[in-house]
Amino acid sequence: MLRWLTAGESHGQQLTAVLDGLPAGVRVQTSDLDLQLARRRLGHGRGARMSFEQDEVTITGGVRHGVTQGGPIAVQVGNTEWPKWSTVMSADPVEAEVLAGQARNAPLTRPRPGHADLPGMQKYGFDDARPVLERASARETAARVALGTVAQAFLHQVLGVRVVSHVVGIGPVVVPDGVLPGPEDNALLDEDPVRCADPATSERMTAEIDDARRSGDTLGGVVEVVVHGLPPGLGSHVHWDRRLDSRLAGALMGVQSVKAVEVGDGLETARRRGSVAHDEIDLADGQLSRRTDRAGGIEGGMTNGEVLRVRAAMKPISTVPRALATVDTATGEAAVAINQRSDACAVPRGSVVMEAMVALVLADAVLEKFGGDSVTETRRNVQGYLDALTYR
Ligand SMILES: Cc1cc2nc3c(=O)[nH]c(=O)nc-3n(C[C@H](O)[C@H](O)[C@H](O)COP(=O)(O)O)c2cc1C
Ligand SMILES: C=C(O[C@@H]1CC(C(=O)O)=C[C@@H](OP(=O)(O)O)[C@H]1O)C(=O)O
Repeated sequence: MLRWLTAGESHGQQLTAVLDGLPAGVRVQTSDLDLQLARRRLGHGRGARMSFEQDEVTITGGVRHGVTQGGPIAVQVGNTEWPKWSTVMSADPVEAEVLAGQARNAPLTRPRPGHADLPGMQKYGFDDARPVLERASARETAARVALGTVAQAFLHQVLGVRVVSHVVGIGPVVVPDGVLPGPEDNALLDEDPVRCADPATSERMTAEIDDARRSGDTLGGVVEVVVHGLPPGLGSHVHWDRRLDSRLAGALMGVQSVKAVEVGDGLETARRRGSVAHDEIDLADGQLSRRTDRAGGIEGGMTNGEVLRVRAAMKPISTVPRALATVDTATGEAAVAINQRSDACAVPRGSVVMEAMVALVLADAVLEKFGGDSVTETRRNVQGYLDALTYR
């Protein structure tokens, strides 16, 4: 079983992440994590903080000389902004007079509609949104991407699996049907300002973000994660929480701002008749194939050997410059919501986070099916299973 956990605040000293249960022998090094974390900072619509803050990655456990050792893998992602926040976010008590001199410590009492501020203040009994937004912040997704990099390395080295993500919608602008990037498109997608695989749509998405920003507004959108090279039989039909679709949906819904998840053609499938909703099966030369991939590679909660496709819809950023109506919780009076700086659209960045979440779920499903304490053993188990499959 793969277990993972993150800790740390948006303006804290660092994020800490631990991944437990991965076999020994996965080749991964700091530069791999750096690369993925840099991808998470890309994208038109990102906020100012993305340009001046760096992610300082250190692998502090579980990896030796570029190879996992079988123990928990520990990673820290330092916030280079920390010196400015070390008093306000200090773990240890700070003199009241020292804190009083810190403008950054002023209580945030105008909760943003759509952010975690108000329900978090109510739930945890805070009269300041600071402690809520510090942990609710998607800064934490840097830690997930770090762990997702390790999971992707495992999937690739054991099964040759490749994970790709692309943006299929920003606000009302959506890609035409049938756009499906392959692993070879990853570099081009990284270069595109909105991670869109269709150049004409990319231009319209970029213009839409500019337009929203100009009018003091924000945007959400939809990303699709596409996984090539999965064998049939990951996940299971036998119980709700063993279904792969259920696990993917939970993981993606667990990303800040995600409001809907779709597997394959999901919503469109519900509008189709059965005769045109499913993926008909052919057999030629002992090889199974499907005429379509409407199911997105999952049937009965299991992979079916086709390309896996899963989408996540992100709501617009809730720190809206054209500030939204709220109530000042200190005075009970009508006010406008907190709005300092923010991403205008985080969908291209979110796309890289979704890759990480999908990779973590799939790595767990691979270990559940094939086990193994070393990559060699997992590979041997995979090969034994593939050799025994009735049809490939
Ligand atoms: C990659 C990424 C970046 C985000 N950047 C911001 C941001 O700059 N400002 C903001 O208000 N919300 C941002 N969000 C969304 C908030 O984190 C999210 O709305 C908040 O945690 C409340 O959770 P909920 O949207 O799931 O209800 C971002 C989300 C993601 C995935
Ligand atoms: C710092 C990151 O994302 C942050 C996520 C975030 C939010 O509310 O989720 C709000 C913004 O932070 P701030 O309010 O300090 O400008 C983003 O920059 C990051 O992704 O590394």
